[in-house]
Amino acid sequence: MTAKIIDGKAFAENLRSRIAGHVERLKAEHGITPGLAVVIVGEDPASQVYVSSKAKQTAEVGMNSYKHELPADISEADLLALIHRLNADPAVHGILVQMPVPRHIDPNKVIEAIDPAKDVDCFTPANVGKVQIGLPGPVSCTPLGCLMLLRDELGSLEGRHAVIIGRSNLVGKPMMQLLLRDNCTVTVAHSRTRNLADIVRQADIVVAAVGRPQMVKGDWIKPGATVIDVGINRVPAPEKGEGKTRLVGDVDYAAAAEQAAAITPVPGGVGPMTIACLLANTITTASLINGLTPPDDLTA
Ligand SMILES: NC(=O)C1=CN([C@@H]2O[C@H](COP(=O)(O)OP(=O)(O)OC[C@H]3O[C@@H](n4cnc5c(N)ncnc54)[C@H](OP(=O)(O)O)[C@@H]3O)[C@@H](O)[C@H]2O)C=CC1
Ligand SMILES: Nc1nc(=O)c2c([nH]1)NC[C@@H]1CN(c3ccc(C(=O)N[C@@H](CCC(=O)O)C(=O)O)cc3)C=[N+]21
Repeated sequence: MTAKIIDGKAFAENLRSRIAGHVERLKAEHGITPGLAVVIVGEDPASQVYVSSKAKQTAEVGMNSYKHELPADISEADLLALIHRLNADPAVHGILVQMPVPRHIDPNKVIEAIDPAKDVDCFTPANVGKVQIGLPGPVSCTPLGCLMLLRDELGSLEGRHAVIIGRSNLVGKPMMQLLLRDNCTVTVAHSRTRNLADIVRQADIVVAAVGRPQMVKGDWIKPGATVIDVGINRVPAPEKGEGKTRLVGDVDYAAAAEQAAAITPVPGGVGPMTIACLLANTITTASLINGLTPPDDLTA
């Protein structure tokens, strides 16, 4: 079997055009222009690229984009003070602080400072809890993007065995909650899991979120499974020239595509969905802040 390639880039474009429609409606019917503030501390080049593409896409869907670039040596107190100003600013409906932050800043303090009503990453305890019990609010961007791709590919997820590899607060754990809500039987594997290959072989759905290049082998994939590769790993690519690199996922894509029914590529799979879901969450928070029901096509 050669797998269908799940085109996350195209799906994200379509999602953004629906988001643009919701922005139009919020402006026309309610006089609200959703605004997203992105805060970046320091000059990590990968983060810079990522933050610029967020800002560009935010503007393209008609939202206001506020970018705060702070020096790497900014004090924790000054960063928290900026977050408090953004919490109080009525033009800002979403606040994202690009992670990781420099070592002298405690990420937990940063997360706790963000008003949950504006927490478009879904990092705050209040929003993590809402996802768990199924209340409306923002949903972790990467897991939401994966869920949208899976529903589009498979229709109902009910009764399917999903194996998630990775248990981070950012990806693995919220993915577990969302798949459970969609009535999957969920297994969460991690670095202490024994017989990982045998567990993955039982999966109808594999979500790989580890951060280890091409760790998931082709012969771990049950024929006909759906594979979602969250990993983004930059590896040397001498074939492109000296010192060049390329992006690969956590799955050995070529071999897995021989087994799977459908698979996401890297790049062009989950990554673009993450950014589109950030914009979707900004519509959700802008709606809830203004006492409106968020559109149900943008959430879990
Ligand atoms: N596409 C996108 O939009 C995004 C992509 N990413 C990418 O996804 C990947 C995962 O990110 P993130 O969740 O933040 O990573 P973390 O490093 O926070 O978590 C990695 C998880 O993988 C587990 N793990 C590590 N080694 C193994 C192993 N040998 N076998 C099984 N499990 C293992 C860890 O287990 P343990 O808990 O036991 O340590 C941990 O739970 C990265 O490549 C990251 O770049 C992340 C966010 C967004
Ligand atoms: N507060 C916070 N929220 C995040 O959501 C967050 C974060 N911090 N820190 C970093 C990680 C990583 N992440 C990515 C999102 C999109 C792509 C993406 O669009 N990738 C493209 C390729 C981009 C390229 O070519 O480099 C793709 O997969 O096609 C990548 C990585 C969000 N993160």
